[in-house]
Parts: sequence; structure tokens; C-alpha cells
Amino acid sequence: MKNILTSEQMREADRHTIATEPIASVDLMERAALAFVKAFMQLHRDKNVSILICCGTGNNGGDGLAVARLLQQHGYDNVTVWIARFASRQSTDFATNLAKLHYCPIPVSEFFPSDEFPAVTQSILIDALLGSGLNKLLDGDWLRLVQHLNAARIPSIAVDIPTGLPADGIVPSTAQMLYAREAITFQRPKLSFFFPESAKAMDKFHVVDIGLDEVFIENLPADFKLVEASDIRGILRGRKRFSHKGTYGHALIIAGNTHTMGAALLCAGASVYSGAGLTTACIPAEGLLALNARYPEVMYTPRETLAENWEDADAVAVGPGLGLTVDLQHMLEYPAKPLVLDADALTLLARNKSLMKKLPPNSVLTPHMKEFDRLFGEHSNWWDRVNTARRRAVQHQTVIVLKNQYTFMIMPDGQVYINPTGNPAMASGGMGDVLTGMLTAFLAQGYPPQEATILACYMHGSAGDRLAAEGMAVIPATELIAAIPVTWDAIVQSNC
Ligand SMILES: NC(=O)C1=CN([C@@H]2O[C@H](COP(=O)(O)OP(=O)(O)OC[C@H]3O[C@@H](n4cnc5c(N)ncnc54)[C@H](OP(=O)(O)O)[C@@H]3O)[C@@H](O)[C@H]2O)[C@@H](O)CC1
Ligand SMILES: Nc1ncnc2c1ncn2[C@@H]1O[C@H](COP(=O)(O)OP(=O)(O)O)[C@@H](O)[C@H]1O
Ligand SMILES: [K+]
Repeated sequence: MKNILTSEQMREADRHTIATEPIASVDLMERAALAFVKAFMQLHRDKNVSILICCGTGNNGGDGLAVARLLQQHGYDNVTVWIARFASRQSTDFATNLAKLHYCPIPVSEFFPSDEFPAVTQSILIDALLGSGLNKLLDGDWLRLVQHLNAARIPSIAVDIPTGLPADGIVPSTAQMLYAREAITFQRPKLSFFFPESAKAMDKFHVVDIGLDEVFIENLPADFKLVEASDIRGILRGRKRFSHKGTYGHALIIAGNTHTMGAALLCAGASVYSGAGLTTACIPAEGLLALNARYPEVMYTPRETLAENWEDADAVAVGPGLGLTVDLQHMLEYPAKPLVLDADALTLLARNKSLMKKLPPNSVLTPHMKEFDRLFGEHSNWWDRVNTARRRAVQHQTVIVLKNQYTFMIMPDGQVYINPTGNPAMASGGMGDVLTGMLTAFLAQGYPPQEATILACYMHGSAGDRLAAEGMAVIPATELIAAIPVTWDAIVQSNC
């Protein structure tokens, strides 16, 4: 896991490193600029490309000036610098780097409030206007400049953060940003990079190490942690010698309806491929033929005999394609089992919120954004949504899996884990049903809910990434199921 820091914590890590390494702050800026330049050179190998570097007068701008000098030293001979002199203050390290730039053959233009901006004639823009110091929405001259640069429609590479995107907190829907093709960010991704609102600010981000004190960073109290492959290898257990199907638990999937039987099949199939020793699908009888044809490994039970099967189950999923006519309240009166509630079960919960009190502790809810808002109220931004999820997870002692490109996994203690795997090729119907089947299988195998959740989300996205890397621009949910076992093996075998 890696701590994701607030901008205030990042400044603390910055101050701590300066004081204890020790290193002068201008030298830390140099290190950050060099890390940026190395990453930039990987992205843009053509040294003849014309580059415009736009700098503010804070430390982000200071980084930009150092980047200009270093790029020139690395053979990029066509660099131009613009300085936005819209603020009365300039940082000390900015001033030091400006003085150093005077010895380089780099043209520098300065722009003051109300100045006209010339046409952008360069091919690449480096955005060093504002970074983590952003403290209000862009307006006035800043906004004018950002609009002018956006209108140039050349690829922009942001230093640390695209100008106008807050590092954390609410990203207002009215916020305007300097659109970056890529952001090269220092030490840690910023929290807002994981919110869908950041799509307005950038396509991609790369994280570069600038040598801040990692031990200090990891000891800071952080509400948000980013999951890594090594965490998954730490959690995953191998299949044991002399084990048999009884070793790996029994998953019960309560799902499916006339027009949505596929959801039940996908969920049950994902359970089989995720290693549950036995999987039983509790579906309407009309789905039996399809179930046997598609996944003969899965057993069937009619809704009428649910109670007996519930007794035998080690974990239960309720919801995919279920419809809204089942009696969820009645099911919640059966003995407590590790439980996953998804799709229609979440809608039933939203219709009768008093059922939240009946959920066994550590039940896992897997809403996408709309299901979440139906359950817990409308939200106009992801910062608020994630914070509501934290409060509700603590209040109801549940795990909430708030699904998206980066899925937020919120634990009953309020800790949030961010899943880094997955890609837009997975944005197709049935993907959530697969996740529910995977989660249930891991619960059935005895993984505690927190581990089962992290494992399922990571492996789900990782299977999608694997298929995308093999050339699948769109991934049907059935293909993802088939890729689970090899993804599992690849995670176990990999050492990265
Ligand atoms: N570990 C680290 O953290 C390291 C960080 N480094 C670099 O430092 C960057 C942060 O630098 P920074 O703190 O000087 O702030 P920056 O983003 O340049 O803004 C400058 C000033 O602009 C102002 N301002 C804000 N919003 C505004 C708005 N909407 N419209 C107009 N003005 C606005 C505000 O001034 P104020 O309004 O408070 O007077 C703010 O202070 C960081 O992103 C990274 O690139 C590395 O060098 C080394 C390691
Ligand atoms: N762009 C994306 N990047 C990564 N994962 C995605 C993306 N789009 C969808 N997914 C994943 O696919 C699943 C979709 O869930 P859901 O919306 O419930 O699907 P469905 O209801 O069709 O089964 C989630 O786990 C989500 O994280
Ligand atoms: K920037």
C-alpha cells in the first residue's frame, strides 16, 4: 500500500525532507525538475521539438524554470519560456531559478495583468503555471491565459498537477483547467487524480520519485491508500496439496430474473473461475437450461429451497439481475453469512433503508455511482461521495465498494483503499456481476471481507488490463471471467 497524501501532508513531507536529509529547498526543486525531465525525455525523444514552458511565480513555476534549463542542457534546443506575472509575490526558489536561466540561451517573455498573449507556435506545452498551491478557482488573467493555451490544442505535459485541478477536496463542476495529455507528478499521485472529475484535466499521469523521505510519508496518518501488486501477493493463498473442493468453500449466488438471467450466470461463472470449491446458483427455474449449458460446474437451487442452501453456504451474493420482487428482509433474517449485496439488492435496500440495520457486520455493498446515490443521497462531486461512503461504512459497519475506473474500497473503520487496476475497455454490461462473483468466491474461501474486497477488485481490473494489453479494445464480461485464473497465476509469479 502507498499512502496518498493531502497537499498539506505533501508540504509537510517536503519540509521534513529539507530539514532532515538535509537538502536545500532549491536543491529539492532541482531534483524534482530533473525527475520531470527524465520522464519527459521518455515521452518525447525528439530533441528538435519546439517546447513552450509556461511558468507561474510560485514553486510550480520554479520547477518549470529549472525544467527549461535542464531540457536545454539535455539537448532540447528549441525551448521558450513564458512567465505569468499575475501575482505580486514570487517564491525564493522561483527567483533563484530565474537568475540561473539568464545564463542559458532560452528566450523568456513575461506577461502582466491584461497583457495580450501571442499565438502559440510551439508543438508541446509544459504547464508549470500553478501546482499544489492552487487555492481557488482560476479566474481573471489566469483563466484568460489557460483558455488561450487550451485553444492552441497542442499536447500539454503538466508539472506535478494540471493548472486549475485541486490536489484534493471538491473539484467544482465549474472549475476550468489547463488540459494535459499527461501529468508528471511528484512522489505520489494526488487524490483528485482518482476522481472522474480529473478527466477534464488530463488523460494520464506518471509518478516520479523526487526523493522525499518515504519512511516519513508512510508514517503519516493517511485516510487513503493505494493498493499495489505486492499487497495482493501478500494476501493471495496458493492451492494446497491434498486440498479438495471442500477446502475452498461454497458460494451461493442469489440472482437472475427472466430478462436478466445473464447477470446470474456471469456472477456464478466468475465465482467458479475465482476458485470457490462449490458454487450454487439460486435462480428462477427458467434459467436452468442456460446455466447448465454455460457453466455445468455450477449447481442449481430453486428459490423455494433457498433456506437449506443458505445453511450450507460459506458466502452469499444477492442481487445481480435479481429484480425487485424478492423479499430481502426475509433473507436478512437467515443466519449471518459473509454477504455481498449488489445491483437490485442495493435498490431494495434503498427502498427500505431500515434494512441497513439488519446487515451482518462486515457485509460488502458494491454500488456504482447511481446505486450509491440512491442509497445515501445525491452527490454533485466525488469528494463528497467518498466522504459520505466513509461515514456510512463506519455507521453501518459495512464495506462499501464504490465502483469506478478507480474503485474506492471503504472499510468499516473508514479507511479507504484505492484500486489502481482496470481500464475503459471494461466499461461494458455485466462487469459488475463478475466482480460480485469474484468477491463471493474469495469470501467463500475464507478471506476476511477486507482482504476479499481488495483481492477481487484488484484481480478484476488486472484481468481487464491483461486483456487490453493483448489487444482487446472492448472486453465482454465473459472474456474477463475466462482470464481470471491466468491473471491470478501471473500475479503470484510476478516479482514486481
Ligand atoms: N514536495 C513538494 O510539495 C514539492 C513541491 N514542488 C513544487 O511546488 C509546487 C507547489 O508550489 P507552491 O506551494 O509555491 O504553489 P504553486 O502551485 O506554485 O502556486 C503559487 C501561488 O499561486 C497562488 N494561487 C493559488 N491558486 C491560485 C489561483 N486560482 N489564481 C491565482 N493565484 C493562485 C497562491 O498564492 P496566494 O494566493 O496564496 O498568494 C500560490 O501559493 C508543487 O506543485 C510542485 O510543483 C517541488 O518544487 C519540490 C517538492
Ligand atoms: N473505465 C473503467 N475502468 C476500470 N474499470 C471499469 C471501467 N468501467 C467499468 N469498470 C468496472 O466494471 C464494473 C462495472 O460495474 P457495474 O456498473 O455494476 O456493471 P454491471 O451493472 O453492468 O454489471 C466495476 O467493477 C467497474 O470498476
Ligand atoms: K502545473
